[in-house]
Amino acid sequence: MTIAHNLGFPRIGERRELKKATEAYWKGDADYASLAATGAELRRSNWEKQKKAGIELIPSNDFSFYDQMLDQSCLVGNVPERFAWNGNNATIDVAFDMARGTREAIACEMTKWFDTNYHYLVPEFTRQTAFKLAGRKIFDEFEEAKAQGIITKPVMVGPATYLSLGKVTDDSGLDKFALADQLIPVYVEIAEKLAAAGAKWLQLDEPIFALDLNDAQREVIKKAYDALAGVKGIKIMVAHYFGELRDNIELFTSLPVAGLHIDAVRGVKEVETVATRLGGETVLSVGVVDGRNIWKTNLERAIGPLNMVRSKLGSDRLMVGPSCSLLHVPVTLRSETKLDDEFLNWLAFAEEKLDEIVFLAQAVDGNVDQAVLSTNQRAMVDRANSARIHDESVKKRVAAVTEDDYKRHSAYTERAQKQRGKLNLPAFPITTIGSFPQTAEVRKARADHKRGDLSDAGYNAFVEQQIVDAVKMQEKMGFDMLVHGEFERNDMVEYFGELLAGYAFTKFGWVQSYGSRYVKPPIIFGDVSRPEPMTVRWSKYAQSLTDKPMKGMLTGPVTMVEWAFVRDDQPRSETVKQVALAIRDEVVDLEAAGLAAIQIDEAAFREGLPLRQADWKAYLEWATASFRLTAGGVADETQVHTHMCYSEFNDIIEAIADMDADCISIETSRSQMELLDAFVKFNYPNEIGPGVYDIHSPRVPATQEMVDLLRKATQVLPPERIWVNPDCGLKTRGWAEVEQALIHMVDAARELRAAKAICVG
Ligand SMILES: Nc1nc2c(c(=O)[nH]1)N[C@@H](CNc1ccc(C(=O)N[C@@H](CCC(=O)N[C@@H](CCC(=O)N[C@@H](CCC(=O)O)C(=O)O)C(=O)O)C(=O)O)cc1)CN2
Ligand code: MET
Ligand SMILES: [Zn+2]
Repeated sequence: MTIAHNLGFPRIGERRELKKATEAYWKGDADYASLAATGAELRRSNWEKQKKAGIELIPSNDFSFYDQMLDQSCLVGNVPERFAWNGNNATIDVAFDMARGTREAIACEMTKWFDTNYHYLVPEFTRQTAFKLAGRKIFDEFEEAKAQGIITKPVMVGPATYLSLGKVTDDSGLDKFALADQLIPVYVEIAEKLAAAGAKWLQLDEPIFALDLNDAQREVIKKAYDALAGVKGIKIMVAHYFGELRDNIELFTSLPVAGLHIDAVRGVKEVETVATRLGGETVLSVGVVDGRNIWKTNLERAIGPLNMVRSKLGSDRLMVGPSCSLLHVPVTLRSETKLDDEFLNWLAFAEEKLDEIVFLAQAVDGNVDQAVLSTNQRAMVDRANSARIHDESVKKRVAAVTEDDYKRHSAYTERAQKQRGKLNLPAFPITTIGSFPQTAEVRKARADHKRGDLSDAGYNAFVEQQIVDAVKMQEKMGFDMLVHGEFERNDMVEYFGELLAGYAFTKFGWVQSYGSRYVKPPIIFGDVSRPEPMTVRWSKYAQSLTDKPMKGMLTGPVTMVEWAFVRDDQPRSETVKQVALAIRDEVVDLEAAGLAAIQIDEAAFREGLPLRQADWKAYLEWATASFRLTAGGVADETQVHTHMCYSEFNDIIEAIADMDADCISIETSRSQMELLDAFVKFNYPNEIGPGVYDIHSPRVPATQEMVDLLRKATQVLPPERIWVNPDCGLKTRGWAEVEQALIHMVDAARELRAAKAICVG
């Protein structure tokens, strides 16, 4: 019998119960018992949903109060020294300290999980690192499910992925892969304990199979699974997802384990090769239901590869699953009462995907539910032919784009001169990245407005008052280029998604981004255009309040697409081009409304980079082109900014230069300006605002720290091209810290100006 299998289920709850519980616990409004009870209820309900749907192999330990990588660090006792852990049981409080930092210890770094908008906490390794079994969560949750009558399949991040995604934080020159010899025995111990507890399967996630692997990584993989395969009484499944296996296919299929999972959405071409290569008794879990998108599976098409695998391996060696954990899609469509039936009929969230998996597992064994199949076929046809998807005027406009549309009139040096004349900025101009704190008051006003308890006029007046206050504050502090504060936006992507044609938005379609921070990715279902201006009224109003230049604030095309659920019926590059034209309209309108500077955020530019180097060039070409298309419609005098808030520019620095923004602000404070290396090495030609204030922490940096950072920057970059700004927007922070930190930032800029004046004088 083919098994209906799942890799992971969203942990946040249908109504963001997890967010509410964790934030209440952090604030001290709820005790541990209450937090634990919410966690237990979420797990119970998730297991029950899966069982009811007919999933036969149900995961456990896919739940987390914060992040699964962080949980893994706790499980193997890898808690950095600065957290003063007692060395016994790494509890949830230890995990929260690592995630959020304490008064004494800065938080662990957070970074993107492969090419998703999910962030994990980066494991830290030093000469002192010693692993040991230190967590109980995976065992407790297994017992919990058992008490509920379900023998689950515990899931954890595999040892090779764990080591690969961590980083060495001391200067010992340690080879992190050499830690495998210490780490693998802990994994073996965990597997043995789970076997003793009665677990039949253990899933180890190794998405690094989607990357270019080096020899050290291959060695770790071999060693780890040789050891783990030897554990008696439990079957090991290695799960690969997020891409094709390519040159890793041989290593993957030769692992001596009982089961393998493959991503049969992104890796559909490889299913046959994998199945052909599998020897002996190995079970293959075929992930045909897309865990990264929200479209209904084309069931008829999905049966094809399943039948093929069945014919090769037999149904006893076949499982059907999602391509990856369902963590990356919203929980359920049942709550989406606002969406119309036609559109609803195209979608499947996590719960609905469970039904698809079960249908397919039965279908491949010959039990085809004809009614389900024909409803599904009709949905596919309806969507493909829907008038809502196709907009001839958009298609025509895209086809008519010319080479010139991708270009500013003049080169940067000429533009810079004109902009200097117009903007008249001092040395080391001071600005921010866009958003100011999204206070409870701001969120409440928006919620009241949405609910209809606050009129349009009332809401607009409220937002205007926020802008007035923000402008006054920036003027008082001495900023040189102001922002309006983004108070009207729920999110930098969702806000635009609500205003663009071709995008739809959900009411409860939340997906975890990191910890208790979630996003509601809009859904791009059709050709995209901009029916009317989206930000002009707010930016124009803000500019009317001050003589200082106001920076218009937009989200760029790559980020608009990367952080949305995107249509799967045309290439991503085509969708991005449509979005670029829509945002270009807004850029042009902002200029016409008197905005002398416009920032186009491309926060997801790096994350959109394909996982395999061989695919980079093609991506970087269309991604940079889309930015130039967005920005290409304005005069030389209009200053175009962009912003990217992550590290690792080395790989893409030339592409960033190709974007030809007049100024780019980047995240650099945590890495002590290390990131600038790339800009220096490549001789980045335009202006740069290296972030001097780490906005991811509530900590207020001292003036001197920021002076030091700026001095570092002046040592490697021409001072006349340096801006002073924070790492990113300030929406997640509170006003008290922000005001303090910004005062320090302005003082720091002034100190540098004074030093420069002395030099020049
Ligand atoms: N899309 C996206 N991805 C991103 C980022 C980003 O800014 N956007 N930044 C990076 C880091 N990731 C982040 C992800 C989320 C948040 C964030 O702040 N999320 C908010 C939700 C933002 C939002 O949509 N807010 C809505 C809904 C707010 C809300 O919860 N309202 C209350 C009602 C409030 C009341 O009645 O008083 C409710 O519905 O219960 C709004 O402001 O309108 C959160 O989880 O708290 C920050 C950073 C990378 N990826
Ligand atoms: C995640 S990048 C954020 C950029 C946006 N303009 C902001 O300041 O919030
Ligand atoms: Zn940012």
